Amino acid sequence: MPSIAYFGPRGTFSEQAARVHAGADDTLEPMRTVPAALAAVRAGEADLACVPVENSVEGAVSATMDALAVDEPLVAVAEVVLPVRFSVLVRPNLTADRVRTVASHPHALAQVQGWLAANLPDAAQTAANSTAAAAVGVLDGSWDAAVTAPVAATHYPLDVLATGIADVEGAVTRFLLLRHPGTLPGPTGSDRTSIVVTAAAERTGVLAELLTELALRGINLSRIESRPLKGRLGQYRFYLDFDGHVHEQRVGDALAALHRRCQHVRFLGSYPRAEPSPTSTAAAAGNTDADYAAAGEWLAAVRNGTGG
Ligand SMILES: O=C(O)C(=O)C[C@]1(C(=O)O)C=C[C@@H](O)C=C1
Repeated sequence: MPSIAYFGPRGTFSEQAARVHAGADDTLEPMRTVPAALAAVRAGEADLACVPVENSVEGAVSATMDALAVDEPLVAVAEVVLPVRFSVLVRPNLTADRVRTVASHPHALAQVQGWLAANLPDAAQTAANSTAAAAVGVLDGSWDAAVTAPVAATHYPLDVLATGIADVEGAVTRFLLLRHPGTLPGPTGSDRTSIVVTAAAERTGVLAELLTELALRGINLSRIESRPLKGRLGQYRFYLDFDGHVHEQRVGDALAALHRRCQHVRFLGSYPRAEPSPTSTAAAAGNTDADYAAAGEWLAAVRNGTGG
């Protein structure tokens, strides 16, 4: 009966994502922040953490990116992609013309700027810890309105001023489910591998070198992000997501090459993609596991003098 710590409180999109993954017997624990959800797994208080990693409108969730790169490593075992449309919740009987303040997670506010400009143009906007934390803030009188996941209306006694809001039709957020490193989920033929690397900032062309290691092996890069190392300008971590599973020869070979070229590589998991890759994920001729095995046998024969 695993427990899943999610970015809470109750009623966030992260909770919805956790429920997509959870079995009937799993227990769900809301945590106040993304680092707190990851810390619960590191401390052995939860088996899995469910946290947002990127949104199709606003991009990376930097709190998640930063927290995944430090402390004890965790690995993703699954991803969930959720469509995001929002509700606006207000204190009971509050009409739109009396809403002076509206709060939400910065990602959520960014996705409804058009709607707010048209419908609550005079409301001051405030960043809350999460969409559901904004609903709690409305309940305790901190704000008049909250931009939330629709499900938050079932958790908190607030009125729904509007629902189904999204400036960008089809917007989605991707969530990761992470746990302690252990047996990895097996390859499915449609997997994603995630890593964080730091490379020598003073070496010209180092990023191109790293990406070439993937391209040469026919590995499709699906995402690249950078986050500052924080101490001084010009030093970054790079987050790479690419198609394939570490158990595939070409992916293992590319990871080993990155390890040779980088100061540090952190493996963040190989897990099934929630949506199919836009490119073919099958290894082309020259990069299949069989090609790697044949090349290894040939090399061994050359080295031991039995072939060539
Ligand atoms: O606050 C929540 O409900 C979350 O799960 C976080 C989060 C995010 O970080 O992107 C998730 C989806 C929405 O795009 C807005 C907020």
